[in-house]
Amino acid sequence: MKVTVVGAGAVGASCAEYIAIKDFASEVVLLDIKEGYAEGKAMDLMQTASLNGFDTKITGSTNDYSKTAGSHIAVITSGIPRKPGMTREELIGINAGIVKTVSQNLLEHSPEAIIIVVSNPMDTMTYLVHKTTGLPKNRIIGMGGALDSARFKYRLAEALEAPISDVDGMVIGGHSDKGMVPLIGHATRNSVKVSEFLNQDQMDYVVQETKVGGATLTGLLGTSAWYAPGAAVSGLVQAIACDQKKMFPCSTFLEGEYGLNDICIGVPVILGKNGIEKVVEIELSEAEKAKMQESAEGVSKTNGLLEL
Ligand SMILES: NC(=O)C1=CN([C@@H]2O[C@H](COP(=O)(O)OP(=O)(O)OC[C@H]3O[C@@H](n4cnc5c(N)ncnc54)[C@H](O)[C@@H]3O)[C@@H](O)[C@H]2O)C=CC1
Ligand SMILES: O=C([O-])CC(=O)C(=O)O
Repeated sequence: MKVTVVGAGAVGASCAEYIAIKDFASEVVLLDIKEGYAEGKAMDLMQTASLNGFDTKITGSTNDYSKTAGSHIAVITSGIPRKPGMTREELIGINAGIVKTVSQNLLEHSPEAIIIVVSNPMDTMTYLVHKTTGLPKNRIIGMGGALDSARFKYRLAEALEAPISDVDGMVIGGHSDKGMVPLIGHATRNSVKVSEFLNQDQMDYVVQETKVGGATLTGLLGTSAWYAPGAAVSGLVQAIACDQKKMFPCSTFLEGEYGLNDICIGVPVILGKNGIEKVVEIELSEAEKAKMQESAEGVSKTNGLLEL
């Protein structure tokens, strides 16, 4: 199983590291436009192999896509991250051009690849790949909800004063500060709804902190986060590579599901060897449906800025 990760920056390198540590892929190719950068990251990561006990071979390439040929899965993390005070949507101007070119280059050498889009604004970049590559929709996956759900569980565990392994929860909707829809009404601690343990103020706090999770970290770090994003991507890659049929919220092209059309937005999907094998339609409350609709309007507005 060969995996390419385009962009050897913070998220790309973290993602390559987690994939290698989980030791399910035979090869990871890191590719970056910056001369020598991907080769350097790959060499540094390979020097952790004997320490961390993995056999995955990691190589680097400076913009030479022939090295990525025959990849089963390709992850796009190339592009600029936001700085404190910015929204993800503000990155569209530079990142759209990068994501379009990178996806075309990838497919030229790996026509069968499943593409995972990470670059922001992620739902719109996923839609861009959908509109410009002509790939079937099961092979284009946007990563956002897996990360947002991990942050939701972190905040839930904090509020519940419980270990994270006790809690479960999911975030759907757009991967944006305003558009995320943390499904607090469905969140549980050992199958018991969290509303049994938390009052409304506590639940509102968890929801709000989850939605601005990326912005909070950007404020602290001066650039956006990478450990949890990298781990979230590695989870999606593993589900596909190992045909796990796991459920994650991912951005996918919708054709009527959740009452939405012509949009890529986060909904629960089943990931297996064919990429997105199923969109799972769960029952939402009227309030959740309204939030999902509002989120979709935000994503569509950003999509409208694309030059397609
Ligand atoms: N969907 C999500 O949940 C998340 C998305 N992101 C997004 O991921 C992207 C990357 O973030 P970081 O890794 O922190 O940024 P970074 O700046 O550390 O790394 C980006 C890398 O992309 C490379 N690059 C730029 N243009 C390229 C091209 N045409 N071909 C190949 N490589 C190219 C740069 O040289 C750089 O090394 C950003 O857009 C960020 O907003 C970040 C975290 C989570
Ligand atoms: O916050 C950002 O800009 C990066 C990102 O998408 C995240 O960490 O959720």
